[in-house]
Amino acid sequence: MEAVIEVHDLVKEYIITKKESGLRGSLKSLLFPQKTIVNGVDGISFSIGKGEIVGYIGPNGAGKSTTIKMLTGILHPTSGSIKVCGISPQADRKSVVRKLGVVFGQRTQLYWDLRLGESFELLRRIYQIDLAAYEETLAILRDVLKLDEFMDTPVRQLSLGQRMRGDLAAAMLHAPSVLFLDEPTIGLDADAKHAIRNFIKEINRTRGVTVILTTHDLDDVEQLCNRLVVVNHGKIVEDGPIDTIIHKLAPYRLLVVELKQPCEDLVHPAATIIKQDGLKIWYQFEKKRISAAELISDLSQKLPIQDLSVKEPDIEDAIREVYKTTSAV
Ligand SMILES: Nc1ncnc2c1ncn2[C@@H]1O[C@H](COP(=O)(O)OP(=O)(O)OP(=O)(O)O)[C@@H](O)[C@H]1O
Repeated sequence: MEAVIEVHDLVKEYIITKKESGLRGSLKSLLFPQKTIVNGVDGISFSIGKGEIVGYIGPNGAGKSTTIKMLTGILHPTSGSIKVCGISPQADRKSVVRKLGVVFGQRTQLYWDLRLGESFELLRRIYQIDLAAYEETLAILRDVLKLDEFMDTPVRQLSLGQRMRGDLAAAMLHAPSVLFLDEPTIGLDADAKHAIRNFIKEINRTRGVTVILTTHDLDDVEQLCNRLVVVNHGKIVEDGPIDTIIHKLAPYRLLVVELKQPCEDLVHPAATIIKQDGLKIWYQFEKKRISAAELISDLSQKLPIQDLSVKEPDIEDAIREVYKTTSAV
């Protein structure tokens, strides 16, 4: 498979000055600064092929943003090498930026005071995108992301889901071959998440866009990624097919059931009751053994159920739990 991203032994050290508290401490820090080194990324190597959708995941402070910033040329590595579409982002950031689309879930590259369509037009001019190519791409994006109903709405008036659809379109206007997505579904409702995930699958299938995604949402990972790269303390701790890694990190789900009245026989052969509080029961089950739908159907045949909910494990907690022993450097 043709490699689109190649990273070899990448290291990023941050040098931070220790600050002491109080006036005396501040003065001491000023006169005799004590520097310490934090390894944001600590010797990472991977290769990503054309058309892969890779989840780049890890707990807070694992080194995800630092890696993405180096891949996009925002940060310079302390050592190691990076090639994006055969180009070094540090040596030729301009060329790399043309190959990349970047979306940060918490930020926007749209212009608050402009209508969405005007924002796109401005980006076209900034990135000097050929008009015919821009119009062709925009027509596809309008259709797939269903942008028409709010193309004339000022960006500041868009809902979070609409804005995210706008941001994804903005990142794709120059037809990049690689898309970096940082928490693309954060804070969105189920419909908006569905629309965004469909879009990612669609551009990957039809345009062969390579996608690198950071997320804490297990559903994003399960529905989108073929491969997971898991980082912790600046190092890669897993790199492989999604099924294997998810099963290792997060094998269990929880079904929380609330009964209308007390019942004798609560047991199910494929689930374990891990907690009970009055009429509320917590069933832990392995997704590989039984699906949530099957478990719900079985239980509702014998129990008077008032309410229920399925709880997905938080992927970052799962990583932290599994790699508790990996020491920070
Ligand atoms: N500008 C900086 N100066 C000093 N240390 C930094 C800086 N940026 C990041 N770090 C440190 O580098 C490590 C990796 O941080 P990074 O932001 O890459 O993690 P992350 O996996 O993206 O975390 P999050 O999920 O919270 O965004 C952390 O220990 C962090 O404190």
